[in-house]
Amino acid sequence: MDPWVEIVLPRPDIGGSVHGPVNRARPPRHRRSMSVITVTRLGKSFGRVRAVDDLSFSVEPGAVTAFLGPNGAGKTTTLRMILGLVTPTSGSATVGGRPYRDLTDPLTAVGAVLEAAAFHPGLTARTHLEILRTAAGLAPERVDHVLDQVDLTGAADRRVGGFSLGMRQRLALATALLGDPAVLILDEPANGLDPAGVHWLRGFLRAYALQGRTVLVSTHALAEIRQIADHVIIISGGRMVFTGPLAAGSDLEELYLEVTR
Ligand SMILES: Nc1ncnc2c1ncn2[C@@H]1O[C@H](COP(=O)(O)OP(=O)(O)OP(=O)(O)O)[C@@H](O)[C@H]1O
Repeated sequence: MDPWVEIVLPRPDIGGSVHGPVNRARPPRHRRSMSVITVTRLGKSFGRVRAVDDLSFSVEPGAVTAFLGPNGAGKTTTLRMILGLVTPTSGSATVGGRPYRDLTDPLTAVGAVLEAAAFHPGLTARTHLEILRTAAGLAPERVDHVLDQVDLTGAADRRVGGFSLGMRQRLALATALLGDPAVLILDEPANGLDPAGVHWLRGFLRAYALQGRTVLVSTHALAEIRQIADHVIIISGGRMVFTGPLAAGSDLEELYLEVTR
């Protein structure tokens, strides 16, 4: 069966179990061995604030991993360290065995959507993507492809300055997808999306993981992520408080409240 068909169909296990038949599909082997995020004893201090404290985890391919924690827990700081945007005070973070900054082809290795994505307001969505595509030496058809993936084709030639929050979020996702990356790292990706957009995003991320790719999503939307996550990492005060698979029928909100109390 074409794996793409599977995403558009509702998962048989939505509404309780996260380990239904679709979830158990084995991703292609070549992807499984390549794309993995490893965080080892990672730490970051901003002056006297210990934002991330001796954090270790790994993110496996072929799954959606939810990265959760209260406000100020250190999620964004951790993601920024994985992406080489913040220098760790201690420890390391690698993607496919290498620090992000050492990746030879970062755009095809990792796509990321971080909070407050900034775009030049005078550029159209298409021009924004075209500039990045050209710089990265990607195939010309990638721009139309990602615009179509995020349902922005109709607004492609409008200036980004006039975009709504949800449209900006879609453009941020299109930007992340430009290199058809093996790893997706997303910080609150549903921000500003309308209900149809959130529904689409769930299916999209599920399908991405089913292709054997790695999906790491930081979010506060527990009910949403509960429907698609295979694995959960919860941090609090910069430290790991829970990591493990989501058991069938388990209550994520209850677990979250218990471990972050
Ligand atoms: N550039 C910075 N300078 C100083 N302190 C910072 C900086 N970035 C983050 N912090 C602090 O580090 C801690 C962790 O912040 P971080 O943004 O990583 O948390 P978070 O889990 O993403 O929170 P939220 O869910 O609210 O987005 C907070 O106390 C925050 O104030």
